[in-house]
Amino acid sequence: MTRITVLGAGAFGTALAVTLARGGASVTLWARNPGQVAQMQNTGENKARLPGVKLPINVAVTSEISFVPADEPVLLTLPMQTLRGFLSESRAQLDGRKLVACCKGIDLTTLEGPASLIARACPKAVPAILTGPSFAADIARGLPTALTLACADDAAGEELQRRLSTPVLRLYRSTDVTGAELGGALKNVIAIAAGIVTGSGLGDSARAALMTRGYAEMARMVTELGGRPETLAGLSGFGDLVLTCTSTQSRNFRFGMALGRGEEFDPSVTVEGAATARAVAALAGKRGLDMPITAMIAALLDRKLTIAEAVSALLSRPLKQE
Ligand SMILES: NC(=O)C1=CN([C@@H]2O[C@H](COP(=O)(O)OP(=O)(O)OC[C@H]3O[C@@H](n4cnc5c(N)ncnc54)[C@H](O)[C@@H]3O)[C@@H](O)[C@H]2O)C=CC1
Ligand SMILES: O=C(CO)COP(=O)(O)O
Repeated sequence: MTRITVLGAGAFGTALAVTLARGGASVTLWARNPGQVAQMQNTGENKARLPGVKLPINVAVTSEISFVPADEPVLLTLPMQTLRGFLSESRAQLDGRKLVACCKGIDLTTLEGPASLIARACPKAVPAILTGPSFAADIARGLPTALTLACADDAAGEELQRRLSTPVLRLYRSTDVTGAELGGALKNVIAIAAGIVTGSGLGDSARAALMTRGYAEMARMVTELGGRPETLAGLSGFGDLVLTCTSTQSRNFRFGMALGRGEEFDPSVTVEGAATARAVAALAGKRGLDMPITAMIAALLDRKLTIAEAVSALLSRPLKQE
């Protein structure tokens, strides 16, 4: 039987633990907060992040990362901006393992994605990325989902693909870790922008234009960093961009809608695209890349311009070839 460790008991970690356990794996789900662990053990449910979903009996919840089996998959389901600190604290338990990052974003301090953070903190680990269009609530309901599993070592990737696929969770394999992780990170920024367009009442046509031009600037960054454009055309890029820019289930999209309407947004909700917009704008600046939508979102979040000014700046750029 496959034994899977899931580190991070937010909505996504809990949903993956549930679906993998339903698929027959023995799952250990770790949360840092002993109070949350006790609540989950007592109620058989993660009431804080995934209410209404029962944890199967083959999910063991713990606040101790003691023994992590060497050959079994370890999923990292923490928010992106906490990953670097977590890896450095836990390297003794994690080095040498198959570490599958499920978080979407770019680290604000190092301007790196999850695979590079893993490689630096745990040099003997096999880094992999699990990403693509998937809301935790959909996965937890057992709805069909298809994701990308990217690992530079294709043999290790194939084994991970086999162990992490279930009858309703279909994984496609790739060796393009850079392309896969960038798709998941960059689409969140464009989803905030799409939410702003919707919340400000700019219309569906404007949103489609924004998604398309957003995709063009995502492709520029992927190519610059050595990822493959065809990866971006798959689940991890195009697939997740479409999902996140068109569904109010997306927190990034809802955050953008609130901005567009001039409403407050609950600061305790995880919105990965906000930090990632700033990180990507900094990276694009360093590399001399033209990423106007990302730059506008970063400037808006830092209150350097208004939505009206951002729209006007985007529309008044020099006319160019598509
Ligand atoms: N929720 C979803 O539908 C999906 C989420 N993801 C990605 O999964 C990652 C996690 O997101 P969610 O589970 O939705 O977040 P969440 O907001 O539901 O939960 C985050 C969890 O991380 C915990 N946490 C925060 N800082 C921590 C630290 N330093 N150490 C340990 N635990 C810490 C929190 O206590 C909380 O339980 C994000 O990168 C997100 O983009 C990916 C696909 C779908
Ligand atoms: O990444 C996701 C869907 O694939 C989840 O999107 P949000 O983080 O915007 O809710």
